[in-house]
Amino acid sequence: MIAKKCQRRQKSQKKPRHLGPLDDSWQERLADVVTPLWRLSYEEQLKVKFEAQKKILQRLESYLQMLNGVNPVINGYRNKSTFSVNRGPDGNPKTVGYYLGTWRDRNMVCVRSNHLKNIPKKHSQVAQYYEVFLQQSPLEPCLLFPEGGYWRERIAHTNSQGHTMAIITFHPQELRQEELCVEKETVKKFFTKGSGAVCDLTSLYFQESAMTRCSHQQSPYQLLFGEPHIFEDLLGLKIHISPDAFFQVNTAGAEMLYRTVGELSGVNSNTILLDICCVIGLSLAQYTSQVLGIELMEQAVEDARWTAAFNGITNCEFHTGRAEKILPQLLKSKEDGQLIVAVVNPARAGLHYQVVQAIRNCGAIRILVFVSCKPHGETTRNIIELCCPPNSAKKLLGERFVLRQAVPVDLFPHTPHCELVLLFTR
Ligand SMILES: C[S@@+](CC[C@H](N)C(=O)[O-])C[C@H]1O[C@@H](n2cnc3c(N)ncnc32)[C@H](O)[C@@H]1O
Repeated sequence: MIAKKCQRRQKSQKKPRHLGPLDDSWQERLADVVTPLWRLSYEEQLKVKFEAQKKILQRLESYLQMLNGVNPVINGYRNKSTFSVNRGPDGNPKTVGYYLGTWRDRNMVCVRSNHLKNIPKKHSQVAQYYEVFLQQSPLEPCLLFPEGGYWRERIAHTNSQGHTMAIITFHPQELRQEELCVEKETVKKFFTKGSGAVCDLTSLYFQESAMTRCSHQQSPYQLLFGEPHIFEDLLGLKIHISPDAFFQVNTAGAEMLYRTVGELSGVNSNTILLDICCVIGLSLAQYTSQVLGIELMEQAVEDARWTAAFNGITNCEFHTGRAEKILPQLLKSKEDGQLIVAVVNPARAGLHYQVVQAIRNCGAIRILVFVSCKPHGETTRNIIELCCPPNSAKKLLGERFVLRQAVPVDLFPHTPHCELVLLFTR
């Protein structure tokens, strides 16, 4: 195929100067057989080879997926959806859905999202009944903070058994405690005894929030009814999930991601696994001597402790707080020659500079697996700092890392997003 492509191009190109008038056709034919890419620049040759290898690997991948019975969940895969409340295309201010447009351009509308391929039916149902509830409520929704209003976004979180935790965010404005209690009671009644009962919620939380987003510490999640947590099955573990904690939005995809991390990290019974920011480490605990987890959110650490205890995992030590504060001290206390494998999966803002410094300057870390949902921006800066030559001005003293492998894992079908797993060694 490549040879044919090149021959087609050859015909439209001039003959090279070194071929004489008599022997050129034989020489050209020979060149086409032995070195079919000879007319292309080397850059073009690499492109041709890259595309050919890509096709081969894609075909191979689908054969291997069939062999291993891998069947990615492509539709309705989200285990968590956040629905906003605002004016719909018809002007109705009590529309529940996703935003289109921007505040800056003043063309923001809220569009019902039940047709979106990545949202499960259960979440659409929860959104639909929240809208029914809002239509009945005498209180206005909070469309713009300075303009008042009360009802705000709605979060639905489901596990693979269909258990559903819902969270309603509410702007309390000037309401008194008694008035707030009435609202909480009304929404609880609607979802337990009213028409919303059809959603069959496992739990309903209510959060008073006068800011764009509040953590549990800033404004506690109040359980109106049901189980305080939901559980997810992941790689044979039962994972405890609190309303405030991060969990990958695609559970089957998360299994694929953590398996990839495990394979690349090469953890074994002689290594310590340093898990900066915590679920990945729990899934690899059985293969390693110890897991050291650092996570900012208290609730996420409580979840991790619960998950470890419930699953009989005893080799995990969790630290709550900012990795940039905890890591330097923690690594100093572990400089006893045991190999440390570091796994980081930071938020979009990337790793704090002090975290990069601490990893770079800890000689015991020979392997680093970096998971990123946004490999451009801050992550690129992190990678440059991990891989640049030693620089005393920047206090990057340890040996540099080398990027060995990059594996994209698609957790977000129908969107351009992807998780990228990068393996560094030194
Ligand atoms: C993308 S999530 C990854 C969570 C987990 N590693 C996983 O893959 O499921 C990023 C996590 O980093 C935590 N985090 C954000 N900033 C942090 C910091 N400065 N120190 C420690 N953890 C942080 C967040 O609370 C969040 O749980």
